[in-house]
This record gives sequence, C-alpha cells and structure tokens, in this order.
Amino acid sequence: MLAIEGLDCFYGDVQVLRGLTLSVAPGETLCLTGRNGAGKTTLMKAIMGLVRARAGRIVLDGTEISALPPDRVPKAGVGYVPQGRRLFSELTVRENLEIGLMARGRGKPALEAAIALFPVLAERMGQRSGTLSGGEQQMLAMARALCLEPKLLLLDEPTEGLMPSMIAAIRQSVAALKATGVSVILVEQRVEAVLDAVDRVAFLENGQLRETVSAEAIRADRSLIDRYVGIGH
Ligand SMILES: Nc1ncnc2c1ncn2[C@@H]1O[C@H](COP(=O)(O)OP(=O)(O)OP(=O)(O)O)[C@@H](O)[C@H]1O
Repeated sequence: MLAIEGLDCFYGDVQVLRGLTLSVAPGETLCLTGRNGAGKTTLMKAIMGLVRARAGRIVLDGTEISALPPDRVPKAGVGYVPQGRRLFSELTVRENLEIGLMARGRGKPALEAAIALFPVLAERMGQRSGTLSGGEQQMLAMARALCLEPKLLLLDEPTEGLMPSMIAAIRQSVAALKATGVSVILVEQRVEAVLDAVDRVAFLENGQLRETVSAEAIRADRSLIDRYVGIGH
C-alpha cells in the first residue's frame, strides 16, 4: 500500500536520506528504528510532504503522494502524530478530537471508533488535555489522527518520556490499532518495548535502509537490535 522508491532528501546541501527504498503492506505495523540523527523523523516528514524528495518517489495506493502539496497528503489518507504530540493543551479531550474531525472524516462514527480504541479517553472527555498524563496525551494524539480515518498512520517516538507502565499501555494501543486494519509506521529507538506489537523492524543508518527484519526473527536473535541501534537502546 505504501511504496517508497529511491528517496533522496536534503536539508540545504546536506543529504539526509540516501536512495531509501521501503514498502509497507496493508494492515502492517512497521517499526522504524536507528540511532539519533539516522533520518527517522526526516522520513516521516518526507512522507507527509513536509520535506520534499529531491529524487525518488512515495506512492500510497497508486497515488504519488510525494508529488502532492503537503496539505493534500492527510486527505490522501496519511495520519501523523509528530514527536511531542502537538495537542492543544488548553482545550479539552473532546475539543482536541473535534479538531481532528474538522479536517476530514465521517464525523461522529469516526470519533466513536477512535475513542473505542482508547477507553481511558472516554472517561476524560471534559478534561483539559494539558492535565492528562504523558501516556494519555499520546493516546489522545493517536485518537485525533484516527478521526481522519487514515489508511496509514505515522507515529514518531510515541513512548518518548513515558514511564514503563505507560509504555506498556502504548504498546497495547499500537496492537489495538492493528485490529482496525490501518497500516502503521512507528518510529522507535526502544525496539524491545514495541516488538510484540509490530510485524517488521526497519533499521535506518546514516539515511540508508540497512535491513528489514521480521519481529519474529528479532525475538529469535535479539543481538540484531544491538548491531543496528547500538547497546543502550
Ligand atoms: N531542519 C533541519 N535542518 C538541517 N538539518 C536537519 C534538520 N532537521 C534534521 N536535520 C539533520 O538531519 C539528520 C537527520 O535528522 P532526523 O531528525 O531525521 O533524525 P532522527 O533519526 O529522527 O533522530 P532522533 O532519533 O534524534 O530524533 C540529523 O543529522 C539532523 O541534525
């Protein structure tokens, strides 16, 4: 459903993505990992059209999204939860979700389906989002992106800054996303924390895709993680 072919991206003269080729199947959850500065966030931005491709292309279900202006990419079916979540902290949970609905979506049924995945939000619809825990904020950001009924959802470091118990909740949320049939690219340095919720892991190094390995193969040989991401992650 998503095909990235020979993608080159630059910031000024500095090349950050180099001939990157990667595909994601319908309903697949892919973990994208690599060291700091490998180019993970840049790839998310390139898919969203926020960083332009200098060579190569990105195709979603037959539409060349890398040729679209950035505001058309969400309408083509890509949802994005950036690093840091970008919620409106003064607004309530309900108001944040309604902003998600304004951009596209079927309205109430989309909102109800999104909340059904995150029951904790249903209990907190009137609460200001800035007062939610970090994990709850991440769930709200995911639910808001789902209100657009994307075919592909990009999650950039959803476990960043969270306590272990909340990381487990995010892992469960990612597993729940799978049941909706949406394809997911999850940027994550802590591969172990999400391994049980993903199908494949793509290792990015210095702007190039080193290898793509099934979660099953990593469970059988965890040293693969250290080889590509380094000890300590
Ligand atoms: N706006 C920018 N202008 C210039 N260089 C940038 C810009 N954003 C990122 N870079 C550089 O591009 C490279 C890739 O950055 P990117 O944020 O994609 O990496 P990352 O793998 O997401 O890293 P991290 O895990 O630290 O978030 C880095 O060397 C970074 O310094």
